[in-house]
Amino acid sequence: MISLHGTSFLNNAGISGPSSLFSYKLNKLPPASVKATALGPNSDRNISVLIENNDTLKEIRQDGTSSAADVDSDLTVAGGDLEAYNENASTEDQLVTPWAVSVASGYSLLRDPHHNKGLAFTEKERDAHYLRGLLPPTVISQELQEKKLMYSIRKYQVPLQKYMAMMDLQETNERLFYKLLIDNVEELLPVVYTPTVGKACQKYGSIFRRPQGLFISLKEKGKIHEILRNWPQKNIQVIVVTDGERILGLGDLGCQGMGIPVGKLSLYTALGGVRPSACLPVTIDVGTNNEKLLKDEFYIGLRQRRATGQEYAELMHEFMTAVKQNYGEKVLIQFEDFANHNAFDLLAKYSTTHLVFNDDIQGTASVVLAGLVAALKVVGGTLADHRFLFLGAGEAGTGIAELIALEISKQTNMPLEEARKKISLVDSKGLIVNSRIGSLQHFKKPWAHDREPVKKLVDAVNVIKPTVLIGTSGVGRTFTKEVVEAMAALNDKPIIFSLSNPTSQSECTAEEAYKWSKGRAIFASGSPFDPVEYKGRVFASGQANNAYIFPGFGLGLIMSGAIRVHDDMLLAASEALAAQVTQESLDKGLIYPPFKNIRKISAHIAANVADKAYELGLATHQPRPKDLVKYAESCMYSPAYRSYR
Ligand SMILES: NC(=O)C1=CN([C@@H]2O[C@H](COP(=O)(O)OP(=O)(O)OC[C@H]3O[C@@H](n4cnc5c(N)ncnc54)[C@H](OP(=O)(O)O)[C@@H]3O)[C@@H](O)[C@H]2O)C=CC1
Ligand SMILES: CC(=O)C(=O)O
Ligand SMILES: [Mg+2]
Repeated sequence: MISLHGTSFLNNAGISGPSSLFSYKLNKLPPASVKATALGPNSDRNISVLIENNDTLKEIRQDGTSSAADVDSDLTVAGGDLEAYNENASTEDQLVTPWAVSVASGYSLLRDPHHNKGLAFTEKERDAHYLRGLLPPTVISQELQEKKLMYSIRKYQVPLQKYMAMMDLQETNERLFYKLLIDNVEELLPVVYTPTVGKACQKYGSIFRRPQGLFISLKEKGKIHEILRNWPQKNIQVIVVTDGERILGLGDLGCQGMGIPVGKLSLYTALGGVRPSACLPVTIDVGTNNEKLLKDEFYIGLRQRRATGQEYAELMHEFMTAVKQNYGEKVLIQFEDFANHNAFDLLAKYSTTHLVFNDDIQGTASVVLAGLVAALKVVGGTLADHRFLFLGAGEAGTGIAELIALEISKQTNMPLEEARKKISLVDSKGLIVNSRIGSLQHFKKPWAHDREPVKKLVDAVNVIKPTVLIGTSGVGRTFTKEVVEAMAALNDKPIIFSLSNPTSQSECTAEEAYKWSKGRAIFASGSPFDPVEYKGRVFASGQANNAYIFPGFGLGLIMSGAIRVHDDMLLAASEALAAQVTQESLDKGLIYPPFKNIRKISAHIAANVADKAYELGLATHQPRPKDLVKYAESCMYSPAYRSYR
């Protein structure tokens, strides 16, 4: 017997058995907590008592696969072992130790999401691992399991139900979860990612079952190094971290933003092939300024307004330092959905000491540049021949603008400052112009051109006469009929990106873009839209989402052992993605390749990124593999079940 700690304890509290192999569990626990005891094996009853003694865990169980009534009925059978442990209800205010039997087989194996195969355990495995009687007699293949699950997921009408079914699967049978996601990526991406993940974050407090990822709050200040050690996996390669302040275009969702790192890391595995055990989702909880959440009795985060200034910076610094101490120089830290007043500073501060990447600033830039390069094959001209107008001058907007300017400057040898003049941005106060320079945030200043102030987007369109219009405002329906018509009046084939997520925040819908431009727009959006029929023609639009980039980008960094991210790697990723767009796709108006080929696409992105890392002397994995695409493919995680001896 050993005592239950950390995630094993939580897995058990969620009605599951111990989560992992015995040897692994011994490795995970600090030596002092591994104790031998002659007590009886009826550990589940004991766990029930522990649940009763721990409010958080009680809630998990009540919300999870078992009900409060189950907990109570477990308690009514108290006696026997429970008496022996002295842990029954009459002693409930005494401290107890979370004892449980931890074995690699039988009931525990079925409840270990990393090793569970459900009905796919073979006859031999059922004999060897004490599974007889714990499963119905039939043995089925992983393919049949997949078919059955897809059938039941498709029956749900509400996307959030599909999301919850997928999360349940991830928590019970990880390989099957990834098999479904990889094989049905176009269908399930909108379920585990935008737009549904946005809804999930908004409702996280009430749909919360088992905690996923690592929550680091202000309460953990001074202890982050130890807290990272509570995470069961030691060989972490990618961390996606958020502080929940700008979740998609939905604003401050505080601690409930955890859905985003969890979702992004699922894509790291499904789309980029990074092992799930090497991925760590983290939410830094410094409070929330969302009044609704602060008043919500089911809110799961710190019930206080956001810490700022030194208090915020110190917690983040402790986290960044602890990550490097725990996982070394080569762990990739992806910043996700931070508000822009922190995002740019964090990226600048840590880009010289850590392997950091801001997905919203850099990943988005890379994906949009790729889409533009592909669109130019339809529209004609070089990047430098075009004029770009953005609605939204935050992380995504200025990040994209800067990468476009960098690429123009590289292609033409034009100074960067000159290239920037081809790009204009509108924020909530209107066009960014020189006369506003004194009050602009630092990341907007390079975009303050010598122009007259303009308040409305449609007026900016008419003044600037852009060939490309990009929405990164986080505000839905801001590309009005007037705006799209103005773009269509100026251009034979106006290029329009509505990047804001989720769907509710998209600057316009695909239908609006095609209808108002009379079928002439080249359109892509951050969240997916179904194909649209206009005047007897079907228009399919691309999904301009950083999900095309970050999984392959991260894989490229990992496989080359890169120690820093460089802008040229973003250009390399972009180039690889654009190269995957076929003439057949372009003919259909698609400026991105289909997601069903994403693993191949990610391998090409990874190879280009790794190649750049070697070229720049930033790669530590030596010698450089000869064929980087093949190497990337060979590194990718497969969700097929492993055979157990
Ligand atoms: N498709 C993709 O891959 C990605 C999409 N996004 C989406 O982009 C959106 C913005 O993200 P991000 O750049 O990080 O957010 P930021 O908060 O950094 O930037 C938002 C910008 O929009 C401006 N804005 C807000 N309301 C209006 C309005 N009514 N009219 C004009 N401008 C307005 C803000 O102006 P001000 O500065 O004056 O406040 C700010 O400049 C989100 O919806 C996000 O989901 C983000 C990353 C990737
Ligand atoms: C896609 C993404 O990263 C966002 O909307 O924030
Ligand atoms: Mg994001």
